[in-house]
Amino acid sequence: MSNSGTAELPASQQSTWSSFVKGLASWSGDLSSLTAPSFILSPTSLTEFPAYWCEHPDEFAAISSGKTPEERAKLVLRWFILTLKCQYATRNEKMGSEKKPLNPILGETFYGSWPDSNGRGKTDLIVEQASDHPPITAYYINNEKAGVSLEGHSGQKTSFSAPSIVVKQVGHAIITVKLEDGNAEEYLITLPRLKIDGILYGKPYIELTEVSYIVGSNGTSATIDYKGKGWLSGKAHSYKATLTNGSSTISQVEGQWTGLAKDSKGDLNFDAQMPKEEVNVKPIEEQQLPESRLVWKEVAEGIRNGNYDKAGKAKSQIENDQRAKRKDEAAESKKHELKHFNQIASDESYAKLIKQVSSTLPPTEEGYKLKRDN
Ligand SMILES: CC(C)CCC[C@@H](C)[C@H]1CC[C@H]2[C@@H]3CC=C4C[C@@H](O)CC[C@]4(C)[C@H]3CC[C@]12C
Repeated sequence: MSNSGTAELPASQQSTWSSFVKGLASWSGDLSSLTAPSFILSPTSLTEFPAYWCEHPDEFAAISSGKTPEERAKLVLRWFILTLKCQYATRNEKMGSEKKPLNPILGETFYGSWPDSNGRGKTDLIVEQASDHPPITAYYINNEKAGVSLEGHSGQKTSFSAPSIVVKQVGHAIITVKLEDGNAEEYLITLPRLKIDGILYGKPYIELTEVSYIVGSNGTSATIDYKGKGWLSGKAHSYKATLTNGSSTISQVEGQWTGLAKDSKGDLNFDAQMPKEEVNVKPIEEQQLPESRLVWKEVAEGIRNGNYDKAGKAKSQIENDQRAKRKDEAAESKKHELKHFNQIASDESYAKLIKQVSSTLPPTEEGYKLKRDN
């Protein structure tokens, strides 16, 4: 590739980026093991990413206010679509492009919360890196007062298919909604496939492709069809979502997950540009290892200040420590114990719910099954 493709980058970065892109074409396997140019590194670890599920805590809490299964399914769909911009467009807004996050160490934790305002209840977030090879991040978000919680885990399988990086998400999330009558509803959320576009230009950004599902134990299911530069509009980040209750269509929402959503029946109209609330995290001074921001403090400082030498040294130190730990554990035939989650043999909620959509789709490939410690 010639440097002309990288015109959006400063001259000093163009040739570095070009050789990185050339390398991508011949690389196969885990993206985390790929050495990326320092200017594309993010100071944030992947253990912080589950917070994106709840940057609209009002919407999350509101799910339990729905009076009927259909109303609640609509609220879940609305909340889910609003999470997409947070999950997949935040880094571009903050840092100008998608960046390569820090690869969490085994057992790394991230804790956060959103305050109780307007009586919605406090929302708590617990994240733990459940595996490092392959990288799997487990999370639990709970609003006790509203009776709404989300539990899930997330991993990625990546490949390069010129000119994009293709990211298949492994894992799923399940929302549990406590109902007034004492029963509970569950909604299985499958994760969309990602394409990282803009690589050639040095301005990576995420586009979503194919479909994802939200399957309710109450018989509702939503199919979200991601079209990239979509149908009529030709606008990026387009999708169309169809919600049914098994026999008939309840809602059909169309729009851009970064902007307006329009429902043909008129009751699911909203704007993903609405203000969001970032997670509250206690100051680093009060954190203890292996809390994420403390683990990565030096590395993040190096990246933020452009001191890549400092960042690189600090990162190597962490990686060496990790290797030594794993070696010691192996020597003592001990396995690393997770703090908040357990590996389980079968995930019954997942197995039951995925069947409702699996006649058209093979169950999501699951390498890992986790359950929160009670
Ligand atoms: C930018 C280029 C050069 C490097 C690519 C880095 C890769 C590893 C990054 C870029 C975008 C990232 C994804 C961005 C958003 C999410 C949503 C979150 O809920 C789970 C992690 C996940 C799915 C990230 C996984 C890692 C990811 C795929």
